[in-house]
Amino acid sequence: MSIDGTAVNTLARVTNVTRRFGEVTALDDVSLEIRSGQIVGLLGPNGAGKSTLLTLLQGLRRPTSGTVELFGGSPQVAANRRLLGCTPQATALPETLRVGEVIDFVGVHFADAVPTPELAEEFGLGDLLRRQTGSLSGGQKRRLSVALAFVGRPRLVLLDEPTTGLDVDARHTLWEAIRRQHDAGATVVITSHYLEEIEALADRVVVIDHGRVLEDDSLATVIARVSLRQVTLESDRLDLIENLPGVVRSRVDAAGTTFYTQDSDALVTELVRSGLPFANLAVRGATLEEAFLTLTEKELV
Ligand SMILES: Nc1ncnc2c1ncn2[C@@H]1O[C@H](COP(=O)(O)OP(=O)(O)OP(=O)(O)O)[C@@H](O)[C@H]1O
Repeated sequence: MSIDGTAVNTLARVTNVTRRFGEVTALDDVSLEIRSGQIVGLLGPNGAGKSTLLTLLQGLRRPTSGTVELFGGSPQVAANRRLLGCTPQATALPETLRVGEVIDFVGVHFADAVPTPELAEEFGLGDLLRRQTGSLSGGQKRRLSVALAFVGRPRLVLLDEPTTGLDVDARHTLWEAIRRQHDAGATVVITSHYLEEIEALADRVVVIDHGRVLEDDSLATVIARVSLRQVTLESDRLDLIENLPGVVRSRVDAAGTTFYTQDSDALVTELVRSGLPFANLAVRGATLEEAFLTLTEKELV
């Protein structure tokens, strides 16, 4: 199998991987494949094992048991990491170097690096090339860190919480850049605490909790599988509506009170049959956030 060949469809493969840190089992018998062309969203609560999985794929750590393959070989062999780009969770940039110098410095390690002005423009850093990185805002530093993952025209990019701490505009700018890089051929694995980020970017979702893969499917399938529907309404007898059969959970916000249920038709039928007063009824499907809660709340799985 050639690491350059377009015939290689599986870019990375994790097989029955367990990784322990002393008493803690960070990954517990995890198996998954990263195939060319995807944007894979890795979702899970704090401490679920997402970063550990990325460090194994980067060859920074070895599994306690099981195997990790990158481009058909070991991620610990430098040649196999040539087509891998990464942005770690923490941004660490040499404070006195200018933005352009940092991009140049990383670029010289690659035979066909993206020219510095082109990369800077792509990530909205064009006007900052002569600025020392120490003077950049948090959002600008984050954009630079993500940009650096793409310098070497990688086939696979691992982004660990790339937009944490960014405001909405900065996040959207980065999403657009990541999407363009994906359209240009990069396969992307992204971890995030922002469910809307995974929903906006990913076509495949892997949900991890306590080191185990709970779900691994297309975004639409993961949402459909838990298929919670939302029934939003106003009423002065919410206490009684809450107890109708089929209500899984409720939430109150400006739009009214929302009841979550597997079967909204049955709940609305029950509601009408009960004769309880209600107004402004609206029914809609689950968002990824609700799907995720359902998957990680054990009593609901
Ligand atoms: N170097 C380490 N030494 C000891 N325990 C570790 C180490 N790295 C990770 N762990 C533990 O392994 C588990 C998984 O951690 P990991 O960082 O992979 O989770 P995560 O899903 O990336 O979390 P977060 O979303 O908070 O970044 C946690 O219990 C964590 O405390």
